[in-house]
Amino acid sequence: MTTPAQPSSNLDSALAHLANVLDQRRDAFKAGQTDPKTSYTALLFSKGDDGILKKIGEEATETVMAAKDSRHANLAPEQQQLLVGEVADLWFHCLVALSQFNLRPENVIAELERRLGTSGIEEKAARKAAGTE
Ligand SMILES: N=c1c2ncn([C@@H]3O[C@H](COP(=O)(O)OP(=O)(O)OP(=O)(O)O)[C@@H](O)[C@H]3O)c2ncn1[C@@H]1O[C@H](COP(=O)(O)O)[C@@H](O)[C@H]1O
Repeated sequence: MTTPAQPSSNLDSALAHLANVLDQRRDAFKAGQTDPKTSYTALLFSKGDDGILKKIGEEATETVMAAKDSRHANLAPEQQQLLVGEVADLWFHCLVALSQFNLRPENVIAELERRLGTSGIEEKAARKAAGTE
């Protein structure tokens, strides 16, 4: 990337702001007040669960391919920027899915915060011991 990303102090609020827009689009679509011809998110909501979830699969695959391209290009700035764009598409479609299922990014952030300090190795071992794996 040409300019290194700075640590963001407003990551939560950026995600919350976008989620508010998506929830508004979802509700307006349900009320017949948003046209899928003029709103991409309304178009996604019009496709329902399957259409939204299919896009997550596509964007995840595109992210993997962009990451591989970036590695092959020795993390060249233009490839890094393409990877960032794909991850943004993936995050955006995940946020649409959260809205579709009446969830919020705050739920995901709370779960990540709950996990802070717990090693994934330790957590997996605990699940095995409890027989829940
Ligand atoms: N952040 C985004 C955002 N990120 C990605 N996208 C769209 O997601 C799509 C990405 O899918 P693809 O790469 O597959 O693009 P595509 O080729 O057009 O799609 P396919 O034909 O392959 O299905 C593109 O159409 C992008 O424009 C987004 N669309 C909207 N937003 C946000 O959502 C808000 C509301 O959007 P509208 O509802 O469209 O007004 C906007 O103001 C933005 O803040």
